[in-house]
Amino acid sequence: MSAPRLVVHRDKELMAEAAAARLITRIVDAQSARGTASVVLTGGRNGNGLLAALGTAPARDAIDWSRLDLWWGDERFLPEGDPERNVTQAREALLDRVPLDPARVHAMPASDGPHGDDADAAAAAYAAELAAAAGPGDEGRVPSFDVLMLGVGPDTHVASLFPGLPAVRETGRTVVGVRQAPKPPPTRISLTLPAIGAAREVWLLAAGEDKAEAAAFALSGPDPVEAPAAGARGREHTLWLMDAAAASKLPAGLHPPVSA
Ligand SMILES: O=C1O[C@H](COP(=O)(O)O)[C@@H](O)[C@H](O)[C@H]1O
Repeated sequence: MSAPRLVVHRDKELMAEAAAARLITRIVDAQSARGTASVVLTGGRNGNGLLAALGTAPARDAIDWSRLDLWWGDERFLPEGDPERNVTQAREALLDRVPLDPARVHAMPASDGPHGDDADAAAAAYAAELAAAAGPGDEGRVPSFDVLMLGVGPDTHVASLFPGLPAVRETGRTVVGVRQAPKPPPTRISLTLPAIGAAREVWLLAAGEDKAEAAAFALSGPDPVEAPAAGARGREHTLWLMDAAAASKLPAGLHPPVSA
Protein backbone atom coordinates (compact mmCIF):
# COMPACT_ATOMS: atom_id res chain seq x y z
CA MET A 1 0.00 0.00 0.00
CA SER A 2 1.29 3.47 -0.92
CA ALA A 3 1.50 6.48 1.39
CA PRO A 4 -0.67 9.48 0.47
CA ARG A 5 0.83 12.30 -1.59
CA LEU A 6 -0.92 15.67 -1.76
CA VAL A 7 -1.37 17.98 -4.74
CA VAL A 8 -3.07 21.29 -3.96
CA HIS A 9 -4.53 23.57 -6.64
CA ARG A 10 -5.72 27.17 -6.39
CA ASP A 11 -9.44 26.43 -6.69
CA LYS A 12 -11.86 23.65 -7.54
CA GLU A 13 -12.09 24.55 -11.24
CA LEU A 14 -8.34 24.28 -11.69
CA MET A 15 -8.30 21.11 -9.60
CA ALA A 16 -10.89 19.52 -11.90
CA GLU A 17 -9.00 20.56 -15.04
CA ALA A 18 -5.65 19.33 -13.71
CA ALA A 19 -7.16 16.03 -12.53
CA ALA A 20 -8.83 15.54 -15.92
CA ALA A 21 -5.48 16.10 -17.67
CA ARG A 22 -3.83 13.65 -15.27
CA LEU A 23 -6.56 11.08 -15.97
CA ILE A 24 -6.17 11.39 -19.73
CA THR A 25 -2.44 10.67 -19.35
CA ARG A 26 -3.04 7.63 -17.13
CA ILE A 27 -5.66 6.18 -19.50
CA VAL A 28 -3.51 6.73 -22.59
CA ASP A 29 -0.48 5.19 -20.85
CA ALA A 30 -2.47 2.14 -19.69
CA GLN A 31 -3.97 1.63 -23.17
CA SER A 32 -0.55 1.85 -24.71
CA ALA A 33 0.96 -0.59 -22.17
CA ARG A 34 -1.87 -3.12 -21.83
CA GLY A 35 -4.31 -2.42 -24.65
CA THR A 36 -7.13 -1.35 -22.34
CA ALA A 37 -7.61 0.85 -19.31
CA SER A 38 -9.93 0.54 -16.33
CA VAL A 39 -11.15 3.44 -14.26
CA VAL A 40 -13.42 3.51 -11.23
CA LEU A 41 -15.65 6.60 -11.10
CA THR A 42 -16.95 8.37 -8.04
CA GLY A 43 -20.16 10.28 -7.52
CA GLY A 44 -20.42 13.64 -5.83
CA ARG A 45 -19.58 17.19 -6.82
CA ASN A 46 -15.84 16.74 -7.32
CA GLY A 47 -16.16 13.54 -9.34
CA ASN A 48 -18.74 15.07 -11.64
CA GLY A 49 -16.68 18.27 -11.93
CA LEU A 50 -13.74 16.19 -13.11
CA LEU A 51 -15.88 14.39 -15.71
CA ALA A 52 -17.22 17.70 -17.02
CA ALA A 53 -13.64 19.03 -17.28
CA LEU A 54 -12.60 15.85 -19.10
CA GLY A 55 -15.36 16.46 -21.64
CA THR A 56 -13.89 19.83 -22.62
CA ALA A 57 -10.19 18.95 -22.30
CA PRO A 58 -8.35 19.46 -25.61
CA ALA A 59 -6.53 16.10 -25.22
CA ARG A 60 -9.67 14.03 -24.60
CA ASP A 61 -9.46 12.62 -28.15
CA ALA A 62 -6.17 10.94 -27.22
CA ILE A 63 -8.27 8.37 -25.33
CA ASP A 64 -9.54 5.34 -27.21
CA TRP A 65 -12.96 5.39 -25.55
CA SER A 66 -13.87 2.00 -27.00
CA ARG A 67 -11.06 0.35 -25.00
CA LEU A 68 -11.94 1.85 -21.62
CA ASP A 69 -13.72 -0.05 -18.83
CA LEU A 70 -15.66 2.10 -16.40
CA TRP A 71 -16.68 0.87 -12.95
CA TRP A 72 -18.21 2.66 -9.97
CA GLY A 73 -16.95 2.91 -6.41
CA ASP A 74 -20.46 3.24 -5.08
CA GLU A 75 -24.03 3.83 -6.08
CA ARG A 76 -27.12 5.30 -4.51
CA PHE A 77 -29.59 2.38 -4.61
CA LEU A 78 -32.42 4.06 -6.52
CA PRO A 79 -34.45 3.24 -9.66
CA GLU A 80 -32.77 3.31 -13.08
CA GLY A 81 -32.55 6.85 -14.44
CA ASP A 82 -33.08 8.49 -11.06
CA PRO A 83 -31.31 11.88 -11.20
CA GLU A 84 -29.59 11.14 -7.89
CA ARG A 85 -27.92 7.97 -9.14
CA ASN A 86 -24.19 8.40 -9.63
CA VAL A 87 -24.34 6.77 -13.06
CA THR A 88 -27.11 9.16 -14.20
CA GLN A 89 -25.01 12.14 -13.17
CA ALA A 90 -21.89 10.71 -14.83
CA ARG A 91 -23.82 10.17 -18.07
CA GLU A 92 -24.96 13.80 -18.01
CA ALA A 93 -21.51 15.12 -17.14
CA LEU A 94 -19.65 13.15 -19.82
CA LEU A 95 -20.50 9.56 -20.68
CA ASP A 96 -23.36 10.29 -23.08
CA ARG A 97 -21.01 12.41 -25.22
CA VAL A 98 -18.11 10.02 -25.78
CA PRO A 99 -17.99 6.84 -27.89
CA LEU A 100 -17.76 4.28 -25.07
CA ASP A 101 -18.46 0.59 -25.63
CA PRO A 102 -21.73 0.07 -23.67
CA ALA A 103 -20.55 -3.43 -22.68
CA ARG A 104 -17.61 -1.81 -20.87
CA VAL A 105 -19.74 0.61 -18.83
CA HIS A 106 -20.26 -1.39 -15.63
CA ALA A 107 -22.96 0.53 -13.76
CA MET A 108 -24.00 -0.83 -10.38
CA PRO A 109 -27.53 -2.32 -10.30
CA ALA A 110 -30.58 -0.11 -9.75
CA SER A 111 -33.28 -0.77 -7.14
CA ASP A 112 -35.79 -1.66 -9.88
CA GLY A 113 -33.38 -4.03 -11.62
CA PRO A 114 -33.19 -7.84 -11.57
CA HIS A 115 -32.47 -7.92 -7.82
CA GLY A 116 -35.37 -5.67 -6.90
CA ASP A 117 -34.78 -3.70 -3.74
CA ASP A 118 -32.37 -6.28 -2.29
CA ALA A 119 -29.16 -4.24 -1.99
CA ASP A 120 -27.16 -7.26 -0.78
CA ALA A 121 -28.12 -9.32 -3.83
CA ALA A 122 -27.30 -6.36 -6.09
CA ALA A 123 -23.92 -5.98 -4.35
CA ALA A 124 -23.18 -9.71 -4.78
CA ALA A 125 -24.03 -9.46 -8.49
CA TYR A 126 -21.60 -6.56 -8.92
CA ALA A 127 -18.92 -8.50 -7.01
CA ALA A 128 -19.44 -11.38 -9.46
CA GLU A 129 -19.12 -9.01 -12.43
CA LEU A 130 -15.85 -7.67 -11.01
CA ALA A 131 -14.54 -11.19 -10.36
CA ALA A 132 -15.35 -12.18 -13.94
CA ALA A 133 -13.27 -9.23 -15.20
CA ALA A 134 -10.30 -9.99 -12.93
CA GLY A 135 -7.16 -11.24 -14.64
CA PRO A 136 -4.89 -14.12 -13.64
CA GLY A 137 -2.70 -11.83 -11.47
CA ASP A 138 -5.67 -10.27 -9.69
CA GLU A 139 -6.37 -13.02 -7.14
CA GLY A 140 -9.72 -13.61 -8.83
CA ARG A 141 -11.55 -10.86 -7.00
CA VAL A 142 -11.41 -7.53 -8.79
CA PRO A 143 -9.43 -6.19 -11.76
CA SER A 144 -6.27 -4.18 -11.08
CA PHE A 145 -7.97 -0.86 -11.76
CA ASP A 146 -5.62 1.68 -13.33
CA VAL A 147 -7.21 4.60 -11.48
CA LEU A 148 -9.87 4.53 -8.78
CA MET A 149 -11.33 7.92 -7.84
CA LEU A 150 -13.11 8.74 -4.60
CA GLY A 151 -14.83 11.96 -3.59
CA VAL A 152 -14.18 12.66 0.09
CA GLY A 153 -17.31 13.59 2.05
CA PRO A 154 -17.29 16.23 4.81
CA ASP A 155 -17.56 13.36 7.32
CA THR A 156 -14.53 11.58 5.71
CA HIS A 157 -16.70 9.02 3.91
CA VAL A 158 -15.46 7.65 0.60
CA ALA A 159 -17.58 5.63 -1.85
CA SER A 160 -20.47 4.67 0.50
CA LEU A 161 -18.19 3.73 3.39
CA PHE A 162 -19.35 5.95 6.24
CA PRO A 163 -17.58 6.28 9.61
CA GLY A 164 -18.63 3.58 12.07
CA LEU A 165 -21.00 1.66 9.76
CA PRO A 166 -20.39 -2.08 9.19
CA ALA A 167 -19.34 -1.64 5.53
CA VAL A 168 -16.09 0.10 6.45
CA ARG A 169 -15.06 -2.89 8.61
CA GLU A 170 -15.62 -5.41 5.79
CA THR A 171 -12.54 -7.50 5.11
CA GLY A 172 -14.00 -10.39 3.09
CA ARG A 173 -16.42 -9.18 0.41
CA THR A 174 -15.43 -6.75 -2.33
CA VAL A 175 -18.88 -5.12 -2.67
CA VAL A 176 -21.53 -4.69 0.03
CA GLY A 177 -25.04 -3.32 0.47
CA VAL A 178 -25.13 -0.31 2.82
CA ARG A 179 -28.14 0.65 4.90
CA GLN A 180 -28.85 3.62 7.16
CA ALA A 181 -26.27 5.82 5.47
CA PRO A 182 -26.29 9.24 7.16
CA LYS A 183 -26.37 10.95 3.74
CA PRO A 184 -29.44 10.32 1.55
CA PRO A 185 -30.40 7.96 0.17
CA PRO A 186 -29.92 5.58 3.11
CA THR A 187 -29.53 2.46 0.98
CA ARG A 188 -26.45 2.20 -1.20
CA ILE A 189 -23.97 -0.23 -2.74
CA SER A 190 -20.25 0.21 -2.18
CA LEU A 191 -16.86 -1.23 -2.94
CA THR A 192 -15.09 -2.15 0.29
CA LEU A 193 -11.63 -1.06 1.41
CA PRO A 194 -10.01 -4.35 0.21
CA ALA A 195 -11.49 -3.82 -3.28
CA ILE A 196 -10.34 -0.19 -3.31
CA GLY A 197 -6.86 -1.37 -2.29
CA ALA A 198 -6.59 -3.48 -5.45
CA ALA A 199 -6.28 -0.35 -7.60
CA ARG A 200 -2.90 0.69 -8.92
CA GLU A 201 -3.72 4.32 -8.18
CA VAL A 202 -6.29 5.73 -5.77
CA TRP A 203 -7.14 9.42 -6.15
CA LEU A 204 -9.05 11.17 -3.38
CA LEU A 205 -10.77 14.35 -4.56
CA ALA A 206 -11.44 17.08 -2.02
CA ALA A 207 -12.42 20.62 -2.93
CA GLY A 208 -14.20 23.25 -0.87
CA GLU A 209 -14.04 24.53 2.67
CA ASP A 210 -16.53 21.91 3.85
CA LYS A 211 -13.87 19.25 3.19
CA ALA A 212 -11.10 20.95 5.19
CA GLU A 213 -11.77 19.29 8.58
CA ALA A 214 -12.28 15.91 6.91
CA ALA A 215 -8.97 16.13 5.01
CA ALA A 216 -7.03 17.23 8.10
CA PHE A 217 -8.50 14.41 10.18
CA ALA A 218 -8.14 11.68 7.54
CA LEU A 219 -4.52 12.63 6.92
CA SER A 220 -3.64 12.60 10.63
CA GLY A 221 -3.45 8.79 10.71
CA PRO A 222 -6.77 7.79 12.30
CA ASP A 223 -8.42 4.35 12.31
CA PRO A 224 -10.24 3.98 8.95
CA VAL A 225 -13.34 2.90 10.88
CA GLU A 226 -13.50 6.47 12.17
CA ALA A 227 -12.28 8.09 8.94
CA PRO A 228 -12.80 5.81 5.91
CA ALA A 229 -10.77 8.14 3.66
CA ALA A 230 -7.71 7.19 5.73
CA GLY A 231 -8.07 3.57 4.65
CA ALA A 232 -8.24 4.21 0.89
CA ARG A 233 -4.78 3.46 -0.48
CA GLY A 234 -3.61 2.40 -3.92
CA ARG A 235 -1.01 -0.30 -4.54
CA GLU A 236 1.33 2.06 -6.36
CA HIS A 237 0.06 5.58 -5.68
CA THR A 238 -2.36 7.33 -3.36
CA LEU A 239 -3.00 10.91 -4.39
CA TRP A 240 -5.04 13.52 -2.60
CA LEU A 241 -6.07 16.05 -5.26
CA MET A 242 -7.26 19.14 -3.44
CA ASP A 243 -8.02 22.80 -3.73
CA ALA A 244 -6.59 25.40 -1.36
CA ALA A 245 -9.86 25.63 0.62
CA ALA A 246 -9.91 21.89 1.35
CA ALA A 247 -6.23 22.03 2.31
CA SER A 248 -6.67 25.06 4.57
CA LYS A 249 -6.74 23.10 7.85
CA LEU A 250 -3.83 20.76 7.14
CA PRO A 251 -0.92 21.06 9.57
CA ALA A 252 1.89 23.17 8.12
CA GLY A 253 4.20 20.17 7.64
CA LEU A 254 1.65 18.40 5.46
CA HIS A 255 0.60 21.34 3.29
CA PRO A 256 2.53 21.20 0.00
CA PRO A 257 2.97 24.35 -2.10
CA VAL A 258 -0.18 25.35 -4.01
CA SER A 259 0.51 24.37 -7.63
CA ALA A 260 -1.10 27.41 -9.29
O1 LIG B 1 -22.96 10.46 -1.87
C1 LIG B 1 -21.83 10.48 -2.29
O2 LIG B 1 -20.97 11.43 -1.80
C2 LIG B 1 -19.55 11.32 -1.93
C3 LIG B 1 -18.94 12.72 -1.79
O3 LIG B 1 -19.70 13.66 -2.51
P1 LIG B 1 -19.43 15.23 -2.49
O4 LIG B 1 -20.55 15.86 -3.26
O5 LIG B 1 -19.42 15.66 -1.05
O6 LIG B 1 -18.07 15.46 -3.14
C4 LIG B 1 -19.20 10.62 -3.21
O7 LIG B 1 -17.84 10.33 -3.19
C5 LIG B 1 -19.98 9.33 -3.36
O8 LIG B 1 -19.61 8.66 -4.55
C6 LIG B 1 -21.43 9.64 -3.42
O9 LIG B 1 -22.25 8.49 -3.53
